Amino acid sequence: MSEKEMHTDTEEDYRFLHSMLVEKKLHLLFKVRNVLLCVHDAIAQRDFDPSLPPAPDDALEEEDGAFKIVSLVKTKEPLGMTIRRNETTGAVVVARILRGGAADKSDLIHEGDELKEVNGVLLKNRKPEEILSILAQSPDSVTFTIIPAFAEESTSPCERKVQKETNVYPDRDPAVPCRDAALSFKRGEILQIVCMEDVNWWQACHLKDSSGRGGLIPSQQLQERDAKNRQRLVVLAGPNGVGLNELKKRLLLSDPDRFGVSVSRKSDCSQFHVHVCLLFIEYWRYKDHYYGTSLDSIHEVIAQGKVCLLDVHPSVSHVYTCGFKPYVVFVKPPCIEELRLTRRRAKSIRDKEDTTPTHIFAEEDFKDMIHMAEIMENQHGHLFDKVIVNGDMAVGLRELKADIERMLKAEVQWIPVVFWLH
Ligand SMILES: Nc1ncnc2c1ncn2[C@@H]1O[C@H](COP(=O)(O)OP(=O)(O)OP(=O)(O)O)[C@@H](O)[C@H]1O
Repeated sequence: MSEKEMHTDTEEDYRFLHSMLVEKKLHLLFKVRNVLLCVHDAIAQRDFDPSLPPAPDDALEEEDGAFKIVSLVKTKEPLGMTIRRNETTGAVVVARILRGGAADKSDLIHEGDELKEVNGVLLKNRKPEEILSILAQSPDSVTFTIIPAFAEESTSPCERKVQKETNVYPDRDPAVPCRDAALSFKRGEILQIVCMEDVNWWQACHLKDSSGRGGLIPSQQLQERDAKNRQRLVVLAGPNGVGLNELKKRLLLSDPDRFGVSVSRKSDCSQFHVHVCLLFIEYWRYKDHYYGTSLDSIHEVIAQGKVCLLDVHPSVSHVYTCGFKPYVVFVKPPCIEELRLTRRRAKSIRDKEDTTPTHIFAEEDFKDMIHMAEIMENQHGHLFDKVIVNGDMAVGLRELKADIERMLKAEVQWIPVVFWLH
């Protein structure tokens, strides 16, 4: 490039720069930029974290020893801890921290910590419901005054993936420490166990749940203990006329040493109402009398080492409320064509007092039976451990027997998911 050319280029550059610098638009741009920078600085100096209340300085007396104040901002997320009250001292203590919950994520509250105050309210001797209402009333944040438990080395969470052969509903278990903290799951669903520190209640989360929040599930040990109760009461449920009695009778005859049935009792209305909920697993009224299956009669059968068979029409849920954990088999009618074929000679007993079978099934009865079965499945399907179709009686009975055998033999255990272990 020649010297002249260079000179010309420089002049052109100069003219270009000059015209740009005197251009009004550029000045405007600079002004806008300055405004933006000012706004940025103003925002940067402000604190957008949710403001937490100042720590109370008269919170605790010195005699309470070391304490700490923890404020957690309330979100839609559950707090994720359960509490219990020491019946001797009245102290309210953190019973467990649910993995992945707000308390766990904060890493400021730990199992065994004593909760002295919530939002300045002393908790000693308060009932859990009162504490829950204090927590619910606190607006944006909850401030705990805590006496920390003796700090233990935190162990890394034991993580296993497991699945279960039957549906499990810990929230219906009367022994669960906190119903809201329980985790229900269905047969075959894979769970990740995140904490096995408690002997009775482990913590697990659904594998597909990305929140990683743990819930309570019964431990292997608890399951085994429950199983002893559970295996001894088999409930056959189904719509009227489907064949529950027939199946029960045939099971009993097939192995009287193994199976037993509870005896129904009859009593008049006045006596019956007194203890109906406490003493009877189910009852029905006919004319002026009540009939029911007493809990005692079930215990008697179980005490003989037998499996107690019980049939219920059409509701099932009540059998869960009386301390038993029954194995529930839903007996379903086959399709209407098969009902017509198989029930040609069948008669049903409609009169509980007159047990002579008199009524031959009509078309309407079949339709009612199928309709009622659908309703039952919709309402109580989640409670059924097994569903069998009672079309051909021999086939239905065989299936039922095999299933009860399998259930009795089944070792109650969590099944580790193989791919996880490798
Ligand atoms: N699979 C079947 N094939 C043919 N007949 C059947 C079958 N299952 C049941 N039955 C007959 O149907 C009638 C009604 O059965 P069962 O009494 O056992 O019904 P249930 O479910 O106990 O209802 P309910 O309490 O109303 O009597 C009986 O005569 C029984 O023998």
